[in-house]
Amino acid sequence: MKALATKSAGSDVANGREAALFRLRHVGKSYRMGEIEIHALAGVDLDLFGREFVVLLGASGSGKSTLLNILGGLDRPSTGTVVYRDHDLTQADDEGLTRYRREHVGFVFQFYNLIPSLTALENVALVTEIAIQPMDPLQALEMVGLAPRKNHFPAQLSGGEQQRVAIARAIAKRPDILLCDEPTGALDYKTGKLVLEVLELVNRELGAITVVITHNAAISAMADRVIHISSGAITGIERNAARARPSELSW
Ligand SMILES: Nc1ncnc2c1ncn2[C@@H]1O[C@H](COP(=O)(O)OP(=O)(O)OP(=O)(O)O)[C@@H](O)[C@H]1O
Repeated sequence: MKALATKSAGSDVANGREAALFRLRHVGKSYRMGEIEIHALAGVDLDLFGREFVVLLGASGSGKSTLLNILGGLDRPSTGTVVYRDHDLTQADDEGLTRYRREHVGFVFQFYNLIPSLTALENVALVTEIAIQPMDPLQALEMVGLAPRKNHFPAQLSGGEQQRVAIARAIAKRPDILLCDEPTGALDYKTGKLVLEVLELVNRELGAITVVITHNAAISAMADRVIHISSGAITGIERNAARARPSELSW
């Protein structure tokens, strides 16, 4: 992270509370399409704290993926700042952002994006080869309950199993933040719940901030905090008194 600009974190430990790991201030993202300017995000202020499980809830087109992509260093905001620890990601050059993603961010998408010609273990190992303090790839597969399938290719695994390999791949680098964009969107009810159980387990055991985008309001019950987003703005943040277990959810 050496190439990233640094910023003082001194003012952020408010009233003895834990300092936020991520601080987003006035984050906006606009796209120009000919004459029209689309405001995907408009003035988002958000802090994310270590170990928390956050559900990002909003209608289609509300800006959820845009926010996730900015948090993950896949995209840059048009305005505002994103500070990770004491690094201002908005000041980072491309190389700095690549290193940030590689070393600190795990991504899980709706479609698993596994490499078809590699086994489950090889898909995970691909990431651990370039990480700083990775897990043993087999340990990552064990966490998601798929060690017995380590030599299977993606085509030999069900959708839910492929998603669990994708989660193993995302966590094997021991990320500070795990960003999940509709991770159960392509799965049936039972398999989707199993994947949520795996996400809950890795959040609890590894402590990575876990952000899950969903359209499914029932999933909010398993979060520490639920962030509602509408038309590119945060319209409300709720804190659950207790996290529901994924097995208790129904939709
Ligand atoms: N690359 C882009 N170019 C132009 N407009 C974009 C681009 N990416 C996103 N948008 C627009 O920004 C807005 C927010 O999109 P975003 O994908 O963040 O929403 P979302 O809440 O994730 O939606 P969904 O749930 O359908 O995935 C939408 O109006 C979308 O069309």
